Amino acid sequence: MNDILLIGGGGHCKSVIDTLENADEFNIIGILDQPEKIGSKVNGIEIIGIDEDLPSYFEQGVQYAFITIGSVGNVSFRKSLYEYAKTIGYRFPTIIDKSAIISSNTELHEGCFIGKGAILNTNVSIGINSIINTGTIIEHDCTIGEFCHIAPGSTLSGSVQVGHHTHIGTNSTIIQNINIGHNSLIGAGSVVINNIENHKKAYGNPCKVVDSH
Ligand SMILES: CC(=O)SCCNC(=O)CCNC(=O)[C@H](O)C(C)(C)COP(=O)(O)OP(=O)(O)OC[C@H]1O[C@@H](n2cnc3c(N)ncnc32)[C@H](O)[C@@H]1OP(=O)(O)O
Repeated sequence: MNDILLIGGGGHCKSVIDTLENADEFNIIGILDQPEKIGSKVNGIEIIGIDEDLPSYFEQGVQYAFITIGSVGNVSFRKSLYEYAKTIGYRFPTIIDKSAIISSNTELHEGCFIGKGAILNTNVSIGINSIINTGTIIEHDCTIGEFCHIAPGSTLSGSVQVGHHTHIGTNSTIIQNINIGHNSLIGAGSVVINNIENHKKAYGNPCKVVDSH
């Protein structure tokens, strides 16, 4: 088994640990977080250092890392940590919970997390470092950009396009052929029936743009 380092010890980290521990693919050597948290544990896994320790663990032979910080609408921290770790040379696996159902011709890019019970139908593409959270349904021919978070229980109907860095709130429903832009935030429980442009905050049923984001 390859060693892996987790970056960020919050709630999302617990989900990733649970999935990894049920998979027997990686040996989690520890978590990096804030200095004051060193020595404490997340789901039994110790916080062993801070982000600045990434080069030293790489020199010690750890090749794999995973960003375990969640996000609701602001991915800049997740993204900067990913880019920093990539510069050092870390590799980012795709982590898929064993309960997820994924079509064989789905394209998953590095660093994605596919949570419990998610269903990804045929011809789906998920960009790097995106989170497809618990119980989400991504229907045929959908494309999800980089660093997105499709929050638990959402349903994306056929041929939906989601731009980079966009958050789809918990339990949202998006009808077929909708385009949602980059850096947008869709509130929880939204029913999206019209395209949403880049950099918009939108929510409700029907989902309406309420602000820039
Ligand atoms: C495993 C996990 O936990 S992953 C985490 C997943 N979490 C999510 O997806 C949460 C997504 N976040 C939301 O839906 C939030 O409510 C946000 C981001 C839309 C809030 O946006 P804000 O602009 O900060 O809204 P704020 O809380 O100030 O509320 C403003 C108004 O919008 C309403 N509102 C807020 N969110 C929603 C929503 N999702 N749907 C409908 N109305 C909403 C509020 O009721 C309020 O109405 P009022 O002015 O009549 O009182």
